[in-house]
Amino acid sequence: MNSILGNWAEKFRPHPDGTQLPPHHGHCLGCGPDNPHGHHLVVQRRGEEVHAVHRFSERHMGAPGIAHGGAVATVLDDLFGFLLYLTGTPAVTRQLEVRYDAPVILGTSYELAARVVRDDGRKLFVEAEMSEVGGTTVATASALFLKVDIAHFDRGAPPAPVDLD
Ligand SMILES: CCCCCCCCCCCC(=O)SCCNC(=O)CCNC(=O)[C@H](O)C(C)(C)COP(=O)(O)OP(=O)(O)OC[C@H]1O[C@@H](n2cnc3c(N)ncnc32)[C@H](O)[C@@H]1OP(=O)(O)O
Repeated sequence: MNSILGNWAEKFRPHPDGTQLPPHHGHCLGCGPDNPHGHHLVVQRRGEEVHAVHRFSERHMGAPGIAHGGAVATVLDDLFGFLLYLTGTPAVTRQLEVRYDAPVILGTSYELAARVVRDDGRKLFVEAEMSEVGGTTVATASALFLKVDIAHFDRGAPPAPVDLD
């Protein structure tokens, strides 16, 4: 098993309500603390939802001062990946749809929440939104995740040291 996956079984143990959930792995683009280009998303379980507060930086710029739509999609997709700790099964994104309701401003904090809306065999239907703190929704997302065996992730090489400018 690729060492980057670490102790994956431990990650899929039940996580109590209110606790911070573990990153998928250290180099994950969404949540890995060791990825210098990543979003470093920090996610908590709240009941049957996962929540985060996130701020995009200059590294994620699309239009001047505004987050790139792909960066917003990355964060929403990765947030969905934390629901897997609640369902207890590894899964991957099969389809992702994002609705951009308003510009996401760099340096501004946004609240994110995601939940499973239907768990149907291998299929997990999920939805999320990103909102100004205590205010207007700026993006919503829905996705289909398909449950996979952990061996699905055991294909790529572990990260080698690279020159990341
Ligand atoms: C330690 C940490 C680790 C865990 C780490 C977790 C990290 C999470 C990070 C965030 C998420 C990601 O970035 S994930 C990375 C991005 N995603 C990927 O790389 C996935 C690439 N795609 C694939 O590998 C494959 O397509 C799979 C595994 C997703 C599916 O392949 P498959 O197993 O052959 O399944 P397939 O036959 O296509 O579909 C299965 C069933 O779903 C239905 N289905 C398929 N598409 C749709 C659709 N759009 N809408 C409705 N239904 C659909 C099919 O009809 C079928 O239904 P029926 O006939 O059975 O009824």
